Amino acid sequence: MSAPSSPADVRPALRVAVLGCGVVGTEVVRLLTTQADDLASRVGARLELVGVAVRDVDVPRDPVVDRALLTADAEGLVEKADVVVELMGGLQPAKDLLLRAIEHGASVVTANKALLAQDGPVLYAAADAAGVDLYFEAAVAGAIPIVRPVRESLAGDHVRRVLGIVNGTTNYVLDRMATEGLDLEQAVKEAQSLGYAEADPTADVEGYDAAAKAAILASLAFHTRVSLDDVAREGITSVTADDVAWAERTGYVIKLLAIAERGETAAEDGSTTAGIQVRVHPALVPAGHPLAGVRGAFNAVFVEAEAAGELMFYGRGAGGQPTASAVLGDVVSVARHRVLGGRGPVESSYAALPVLPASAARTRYQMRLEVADRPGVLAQVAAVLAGREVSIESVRQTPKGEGRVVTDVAMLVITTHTATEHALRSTVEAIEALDVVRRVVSVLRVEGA
Ligand SMILES: NC(=O)c1ccc[n+]([C@@H]2O[C@H](COP(=O)([O-])OP(=O)(O)OC[C@H]3O[C@@H](n4cnc5c(N)ncnc54)[C@H](O)[C@@H]3O)[C@@H](O)[C@H]2O)c1
Ligand SMILES: N[C@@H](CCO)C(=O)O
Ligand code: NA
Repeated sequence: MSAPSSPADVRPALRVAVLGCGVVGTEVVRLLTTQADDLASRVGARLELVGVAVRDVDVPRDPVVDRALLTADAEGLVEKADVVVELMGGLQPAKDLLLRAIEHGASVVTANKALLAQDGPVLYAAADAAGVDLYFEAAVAGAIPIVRPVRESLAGDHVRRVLGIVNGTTNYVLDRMATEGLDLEQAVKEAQSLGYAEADPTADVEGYDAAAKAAILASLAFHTRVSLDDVAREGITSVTADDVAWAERTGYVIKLLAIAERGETAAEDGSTTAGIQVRVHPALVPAGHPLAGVRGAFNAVFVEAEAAGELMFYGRGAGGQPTASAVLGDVVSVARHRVLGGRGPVESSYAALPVLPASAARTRYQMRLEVADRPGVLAQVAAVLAGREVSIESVRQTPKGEGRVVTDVAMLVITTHTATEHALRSTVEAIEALDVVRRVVSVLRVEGA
């Protein structure tokens, strides 16, 4: 009789259940199957895939998925696993299945940011009560290690700001609009066919997906419960081909950014409240800024912390294989804990900072106005800005039909210094009311300068 060659051969195998066999689920099954020996050595026990929950067992699938493992009984499956990996997405039945898994003593791994941003505290509490792990690296920025760095590596520091591109679909769409002149709909279709988009891509284009990720990152960075409803959110549906072209002409690139930062609001009596601000919106980023160079479905996240200074995380933010990499990293971590004892981090929300209103955010702005092309117009517009203490950084004026027919209408592009959203809104209203202004074509924030 030969001696066992490694501890993985003598320890009982850990039973792994996968819920959902779509873009990510299929790639997770592939890695669990093809990397089985390496994973066993890294964990110290074999990972035995005991079932894959699907809606319909008869649908044709990638041959890497053993048909004998398919089941439509997700509830039954979670009861017989040590590790449950949820990749079906959506709020329900994902939430109840994860809670059931936890109740039965399983550690859980999920890529479901929508669920975490809505019901994270419920899942954390259940996992804590059961003494199991809740891991979710794939839920934010796909393959990029960002949850673990913020949750663990920076746990000794004081994070000031997290800023980045966290939605691959919208970055892909904006990139294709800028480089190929595609319209939004065409570019979204491409993102869907490449496996980047959510089951309903509205979640991507309307900014809900990025907002959920911003909420998760803000919760971890600021030790405060932040839910999707706390995030000021704007998607990319109002970004036009014209905006994209003007951005390029003025030295910028349009990106959908997620920003979570410390800030304060001042009350009328002069007292201030410290808190955090979390927002997702399209913004102009200077063409030379590292975020401007983030192409296709790639993501990038900057973290500014007091002692660490600036950190940058970059990589593939969407797609089956990259996301599966992050999922497997979590599976190995939670499986190791089951072999060696111990647990990963629990919820940290002790700071309980207030979430400040969006109107308190301070940024620079670029506004594009169609104005009458005659003397004195700029002076009138400038007076409105000055009256509201919004200071001008630069002005550019071009005939509207630049390169084509010259009309009596000019385009005025004004970039401001930092102003509050509140001051900006009142400025735009006053500018719109000027006789010489035909229309305010667009107002975009400028970030990263
Ligand atoms: N695709 C990506 O790039 C990516 C990246 C990071 C995170 N995620 C997240 O990963 C999860 C899965 O995403 P995806 O892109 O693989 O989606 P998908 O739509 O390709 O796959 C989900 C699968 O789950 C199945 N499913 C849904 N409800 C089910 C149920 N009740 N029982 C059994 N099966 C069910 C669906 O039929 C589908 O096959 C989502 O939470 C998503 O937000 C996806
Ligand atoms: N739909 C998401 C998947 C990654 O979470 C995106 O495009 O970024
Ligand atoms: Na990640």
